[in-house]
Amino acid sequence: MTSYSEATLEAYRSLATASVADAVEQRGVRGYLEGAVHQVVPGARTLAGPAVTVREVPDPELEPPVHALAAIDESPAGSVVCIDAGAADVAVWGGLMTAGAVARKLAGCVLDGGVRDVTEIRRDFPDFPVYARHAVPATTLGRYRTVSLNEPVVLGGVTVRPGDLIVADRDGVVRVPKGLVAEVLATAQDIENREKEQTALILSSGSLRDGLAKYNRI
Ligand SMILES: O=C([O-])CC(=O)C(=O)O
Ligand SMILES: [Mg+2]
Repeated sequence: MTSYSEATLEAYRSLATASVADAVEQRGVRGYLEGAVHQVVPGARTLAGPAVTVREVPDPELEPPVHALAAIDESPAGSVVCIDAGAADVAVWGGLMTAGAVARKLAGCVLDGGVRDVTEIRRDFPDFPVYARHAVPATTLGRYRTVSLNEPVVLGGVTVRPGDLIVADRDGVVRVPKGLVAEVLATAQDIENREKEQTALILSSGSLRDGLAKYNRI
């Protein structure tokens, strides 16, 4: 299973997802997930960690979400559980799963589907970040079942492979392909350094256009 150095993860946590998304796109690849996959529980800080991936499909059979349970109990600390349920209007995550993820020291979850028990999660596990398409009280049982663990999935329109780096904050979620993690970090840091300079130029010149002129772009 892919892991990243704490220095790399810490550097990503200090960046805005906007910078990371732009840096991924400079490699000709889309990084950002659809905005509908948004922050439901903020967690302690920006989420950054390697993806473990689960897929769920509609199925009326009553079966526990075995691949999701395995993802929680068997993934290394710091993993981000990513569940592709095809935008399902059911809760593929809830309070008990959060307790399991916290017990296993996982970093957070990203769900292309719903989450429930949001009040309990915010109350009992406020440091655990949850990103989801929506909140909904409906159980998956008898409606969806899990079909794969650590196979490529699609989340918010973006293919996520196991080990890809997931970065998420209030703006949303970005996937950094695992082969691009070092170079995207360097580019995103350059973007933020440039933006700090632009901000200073805007304030000192008293003009947005004058502040942007040096780099001729937002
Ligand atoms: O039922 C589920 O799959 C999710 C849930 O409510 C929990 O984890 O507490
Ligand atoms: Mg529950």
